[in-house]
Amino acid sequence: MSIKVYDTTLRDGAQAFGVSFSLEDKIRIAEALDDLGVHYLEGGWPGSNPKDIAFFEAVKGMNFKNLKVAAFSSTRRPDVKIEEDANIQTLIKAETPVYTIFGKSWDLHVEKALRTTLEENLKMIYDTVSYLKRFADEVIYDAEHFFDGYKANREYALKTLKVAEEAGADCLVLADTNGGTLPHEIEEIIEDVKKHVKAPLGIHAHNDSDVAVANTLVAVRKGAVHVQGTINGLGERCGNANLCSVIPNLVLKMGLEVIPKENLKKLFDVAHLVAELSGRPHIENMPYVGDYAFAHKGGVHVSAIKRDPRTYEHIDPELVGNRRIISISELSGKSNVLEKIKEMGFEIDESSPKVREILKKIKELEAQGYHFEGAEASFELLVRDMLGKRKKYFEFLGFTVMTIKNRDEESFSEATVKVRVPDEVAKRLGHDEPFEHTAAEGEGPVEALDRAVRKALEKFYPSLKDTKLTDYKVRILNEQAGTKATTRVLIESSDGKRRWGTVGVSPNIIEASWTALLESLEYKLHKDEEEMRNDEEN
Ligand SMILES: CC(=O)SCCNC(=O)CCNC(=O)[C@H](O)C(C)(C)COP(=O)(O)OP(=O)(O)OC[C@H]1O[C@@H](n2cnc3c(N)ncnc32)[C@H](O)[C@@H]1OP(=O)(O)O
Ligand SMILES: CC(=O)C(=O)O
Repeated sequence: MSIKVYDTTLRDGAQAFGVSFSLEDKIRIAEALDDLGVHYLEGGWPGSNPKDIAFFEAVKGMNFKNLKVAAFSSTRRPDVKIEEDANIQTLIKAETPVYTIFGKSWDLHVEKALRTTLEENLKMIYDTVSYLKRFADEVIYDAEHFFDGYKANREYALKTLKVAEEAGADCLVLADTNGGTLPHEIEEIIEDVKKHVKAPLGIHAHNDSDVAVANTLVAVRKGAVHVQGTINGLGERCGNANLCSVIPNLVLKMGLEVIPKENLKKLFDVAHLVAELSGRPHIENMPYVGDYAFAHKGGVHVSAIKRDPRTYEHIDPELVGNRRIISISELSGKSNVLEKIKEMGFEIDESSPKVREILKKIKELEAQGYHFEGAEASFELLVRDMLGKRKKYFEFLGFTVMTIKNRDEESFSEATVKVRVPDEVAKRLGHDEPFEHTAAEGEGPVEALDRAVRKALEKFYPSLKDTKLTDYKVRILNEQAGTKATTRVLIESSDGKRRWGTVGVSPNIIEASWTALLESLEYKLHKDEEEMRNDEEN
């Protein structure tokens, strides 16, 4: 059985709180969805705003490989001739091959929201679908609140579908608009609907009861051949059915013909693109496409995964373009350590006592407040240390830092730093002394220290100029100790090519930050040398 995917990220997804796609964003998302193999793209509601009109203008000249563009609207207004309905006339100007119309199924909505009669609503549905059939290849009818309408007045809800079918709708999409329906109700209601209409059925589920994906899948099991949803489940209130789950479930679990199986590999990137453009952080534990959807932390899990990934993975992450992550923490076993050492490119015998020693050290440090997830660079330095592979690029001799505040002026900080590098490094660069003693200012003490230490070390290691501190997080670990509490500082750095995290722990926030800063720079120097060696070898 073949299932058509109808994406409404650009219309219903844009109804998510805080989301506003630009025209350029919409076009980029359309291209990505076309590449993914989605069949329909609902680009917006032309009667709503000029940006949506501009989108339909912009895509007129575009040749999509897979998707058909759909423009969305309501049925005509009550007691208005269709030729005089502004919304419908604007819709026609979009000149899309598909029009999607939502109409009322629930008597409550007809009477309270539309403030018209049940009879007039049926005429609105009939007039709109039959009229639009003259202008488009396909007219899709979205039966808004169908399940609530069915529960309130079954006869009437079914009648609205029959009218849309008689008017020529190519697909009748049953919408769980308020997202309050449960999977068993969807099944029972669709079973009944099939006895009354012959047109292909679709499903449009909202996630207010956290079952939008489940509702979509049961609808397909009951015969729906058209599934609507959004990337990352974006949408008003709690969102829509998440196509990043719906699609792989249909393809990989239910074995249905949906999009080509090899295209699933693009799903991870599409999900990240939409997250980026929507300005909403990508949810890390989102099924299939979350960064941590295949992240293994518990030692028992990692041990088993190494023996056979099927033990703790429901699918091969690469099928959806994702990847496996093994983390390091106090919950690790030797398998996590071995796996990470391998990832770092070090050779180690599986039975080496070093593995247990490293594991013990991690557990001790995490008990003191260290946290190596997110600080993989600090973990690598620890491993290097214990394997005798940590190079001493510099030696820290001392620092001072003070914060100055005069009257009403903004405060600022000053730091001085003393470092020493190996003699041969200084000589190679033509410096008489292997020492450097520098000072710098910053808005706060950590910025002043960061600037001062960089200034000191850049003299000997110019590549450090590329390194930037991109994130700085502080966590107080034992608040009850008041101002003596232990502080954990996590720093994220980047050199434009890579990102890495380091951690420092101390009752003194400056010292914790200092440790994390120094490790960040040291890690960068290790990576630069490794890269140079690889380049020479290749
Ligand atoms: C379930 C869904 O997701 S439906 C899509 C919801 N999305 C949106 O609303 C986003 C885009 N909306 C908009 O830009 C605006 O609401 C517009 C342009 C559509 C309408 O704006 P306005 O004319 O100012 O009306 P307003 O938004 O206050 O009220 C909605 C109107 O639509 C009417 N309406 C609602 N559903 C339907 C329908 N299926 N058929 C016809 N009219 C409808 C309401 O009766 C109301 O009209 P009235 O005030 O004349 O009675
Ligand atoms: C059509 C639509 O968006 C809904 O009923 O939720």
